[in-house]
Amino acid sequence: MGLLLSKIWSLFGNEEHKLLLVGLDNAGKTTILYQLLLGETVHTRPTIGSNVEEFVWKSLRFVMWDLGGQQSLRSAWNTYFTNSEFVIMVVDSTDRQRLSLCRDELHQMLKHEELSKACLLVYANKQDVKGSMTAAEISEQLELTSIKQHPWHIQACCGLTGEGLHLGLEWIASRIKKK
Ligand SMILES: Nc1nc2c(ncn2[C@@H]2O[C@H](COP(=O)(O)OP(=O)(O)OP(=O)(O)O)[C@@H](O)[C@H]2O)c(=O)[nH]1
Ligand SMILES: [Mg+2]
Repeated sequence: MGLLLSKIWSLFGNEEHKLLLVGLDNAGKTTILYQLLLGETVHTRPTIGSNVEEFVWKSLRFVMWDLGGQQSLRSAWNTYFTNSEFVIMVVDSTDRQRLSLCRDELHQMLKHEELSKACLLVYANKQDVKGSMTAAEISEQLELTSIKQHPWHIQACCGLTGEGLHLGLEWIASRIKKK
């Protein structure tokens, strides 16, 4: 019945799009999730497990999963991959030391069979902090140009104010329209 209903929804162009928010701990994933959902900054704690929220944006229905980024939790990310259309990697643009770790986690993850059709959006978060890395710098360090199997885009943003977040969603919407 659930499958039938989702098929009917998709006929009306109303299907749900599954988005996965990943990234190292402290990157700002939960802040971004609730900024998108509520339009305000919430006080967060490190996520143990995941948060999931549904929201409609420009007639698109999104289900956004926010996964805990601590090292011990990253091995469980793959249990969320099924049917994910978009991977959103959130990067703390102030965290130069862990950018190579971020790159390794990203490339490792994209090898996964269940993500073979997923698109990648990178949020270069915390742009409000003076001296933070630019999106171009992060793109280079993450070796995004070497990613050929997945359409990707990088967007500078600030989870605290919401600046740039909707531009990222615009890119997601443009990819959905191309399908
Ligand atoms: N300056 C600044 N701080 C931010 C921004 N986004 C998030 N933060 C802060 O970064 C810290 C971590 O944010 P969270 O959203 O909890 O990070 P997370 O990625 O969900 O972390 P885990 O759940 O442990 O994986 C919090 O203190 C946020 O207020 C931003 O754009 N600018
Ligand atoms: Mg979190």
